[in-house]
Amino acid sequence: MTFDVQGVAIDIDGTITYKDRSLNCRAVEAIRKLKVPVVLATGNISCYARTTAKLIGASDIVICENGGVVRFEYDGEDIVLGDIAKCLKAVEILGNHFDIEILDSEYRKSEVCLRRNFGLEEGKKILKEAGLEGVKLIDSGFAYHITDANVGKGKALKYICDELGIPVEKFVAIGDSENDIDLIEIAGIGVAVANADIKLKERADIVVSRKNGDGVVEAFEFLNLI
Ligand SMILES: O=C(O)COP(=O)(O)O
Ligand SMILES: [Mg+2]
Repeated sequence: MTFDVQGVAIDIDGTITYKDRSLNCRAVEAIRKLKVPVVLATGNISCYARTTAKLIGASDIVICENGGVVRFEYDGEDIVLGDIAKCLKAVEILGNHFDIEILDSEYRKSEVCLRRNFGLEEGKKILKEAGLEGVKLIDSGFAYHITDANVGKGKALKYICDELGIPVEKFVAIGDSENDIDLIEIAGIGVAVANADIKLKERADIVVSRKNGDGVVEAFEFLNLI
């Protein structure tokens, strides 16, 4: 397949990592062969995304906290796009119903991350019934995230593309979970790896046959990027 690809946005957990979050080294080698910028797009925090990008040889431009934070330079500043106040209100409500566990709160600037120890659908229902609007409760497959509804990995990619002067349709995006839906939708070509959530596969342009990082390599080969 030939397509004028000018950038690749890739999710981290479940896409270039396995279920235990260890890296697939074949995906890393393939990323290093790419001739276009690679933007990591994760639900994780800025320092984690930046370090991962540096170690694997991706660009310094990262999307973190599910699009609530973007960063252009390793030594630059985090740009906060999401409103954490709304998310904290949602956490308070959920805390009245479940024994919630907040993860890495000292580092999060735009959203709240929770352990996956309660029913997601039940949580969504509670927030809806409480009339709390403007936040979304999403499952990355690794953690739950309460994120400002105005942000997303896809919107963050558009923000980055506008800054760089690259049309977002020239990006290929690859992911595995619900938190990658708007990312693969906004990119010109959206790819779901074989282990991806069904909701993501339904919206993908391409569903590769291999899982995790091997699926990333398969997508690069299919798109003639390596
Ligand atoms: O932080 C998480 O929950 C996992 O994030 P990712 O799959 O978006 O990289
Ligand atoms: Mg993921």
